[in-house]
Amino acid sequence: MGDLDFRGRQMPAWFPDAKFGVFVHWGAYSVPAWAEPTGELGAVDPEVWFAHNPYAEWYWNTSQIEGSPAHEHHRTVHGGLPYDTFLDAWKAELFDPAEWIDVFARAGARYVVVTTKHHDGIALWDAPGTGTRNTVRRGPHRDLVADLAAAVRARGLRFGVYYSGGLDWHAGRRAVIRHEDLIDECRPHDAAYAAYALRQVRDLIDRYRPDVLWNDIGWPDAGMADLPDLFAHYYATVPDGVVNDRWDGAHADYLTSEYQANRQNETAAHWEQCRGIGLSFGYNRNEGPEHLLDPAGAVRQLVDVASRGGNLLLNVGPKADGTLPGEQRTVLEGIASWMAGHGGAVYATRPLGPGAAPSDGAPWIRWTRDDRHAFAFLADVPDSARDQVVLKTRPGLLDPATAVRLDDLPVRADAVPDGILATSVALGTPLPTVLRFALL
Ligand SMILES: C[C@@H]1N[C@H](CNC(=O)Cc2c[nH]c3ccccc23)[C@@H](O)[C@H](O)[C@@H]1O
Repeated sequence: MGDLDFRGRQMPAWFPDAKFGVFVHWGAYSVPAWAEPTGELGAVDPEVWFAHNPYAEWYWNTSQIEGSPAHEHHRTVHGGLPYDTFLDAWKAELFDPAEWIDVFARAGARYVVVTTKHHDGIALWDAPGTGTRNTVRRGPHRDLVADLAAAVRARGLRFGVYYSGGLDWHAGRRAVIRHEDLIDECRPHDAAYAAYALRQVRDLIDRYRPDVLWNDIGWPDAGMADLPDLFAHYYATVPDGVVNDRWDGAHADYLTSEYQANRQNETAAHWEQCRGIGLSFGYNRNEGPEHLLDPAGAVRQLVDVASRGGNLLLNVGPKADGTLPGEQRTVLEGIASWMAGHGGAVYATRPLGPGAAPSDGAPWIRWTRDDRHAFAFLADVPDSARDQVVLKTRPGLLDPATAVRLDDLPVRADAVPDGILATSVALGTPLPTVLRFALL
């Protein structure tokens, strides 16, 4: 029994310093790769959500809802075949983990969290109790968790595991039709499932020593008493590991939000927002450019989250063949080129706090700080402003005379009654321009 008073533990600095992680949702659901791009979680009527679920990784559930387009799709395109047919059809024949992680690392991700068992119950390693229902014995015939852990660590990034503790459709419950089903009706809460899930998470800890333990949906009622020991074992095995908040309240090193859901969690001392590059976590062949963040949108999402003290966990949904969808890769390459010149204003920074006002309008403005500088991020300055922006700051916060643009273009900054008037070229781009000031 390890040290049980982990509740007061100090947050390891690597996590808040990291700011940016890449989430990977890859599974049998990546074979059909089919969902309706309905909208963002939190912006879609919950009554509509489950039958028109934009999460392609929910294919098993959505395709069982009579009358749903996914049900029709599964009948007409896949002949209503059993879901596990997709596991055997999943070959990952072009999978090159080092190539993925090179793209993620260049984009500036400092950690990578991968699905090890999603709601469909199929494990991406030879998980105890899964028999042949895993990617070592069927489909890819590879330990994908081990392959990804090795590639992530070879690039010096931190490796995290996603585990669906609260939902396992193989544990024999009916499809989730409405949100309240997620509380009890459709979740396995029995002792047998609790022992099964506990054994698998312990196996993940012992074999892969993950830096992040990212559970989802919650934990079975019959297994709640197991969690203090599990967390103590985790921290004894990975002393600077971090645990998320989706364990039905048992413990959390940090809180999470997802698209527009659980945004109230973004006021915590430590938090992480997760979302896809598009509207889904699993690859959805029905998503077009209109459903995806563009590079500037992804960069501004990251800067907004970092400016408020959080991390962004941005998801990539690989194809069943193991390639990254081109349109998602393009967004990551766009983030990479911006982060190459501006990452220093994001990593290991903290919110600048009161005295410097962000702005959501035009111009779009966000602030971060390190121990000696304030960083102003400016985007979408309207033409009418002729490349001038008033940065509302309280007197004495920073020194206008020290203004520098991180891309080395010239900038003038003069103190004006309500802050600083910054004058420079090309401030109107959607990708943020970054000005650095010495803090007084
Ligand atoms: C990272 C994503 N997590 C999803 C589960 N999300 C949640 O339970 C988050 C959540 C918070 N409030 C909600 C209200 C309705 C539905 C989900 C949520 C999963 O269902 C997705 O498939 C994916 O793995």
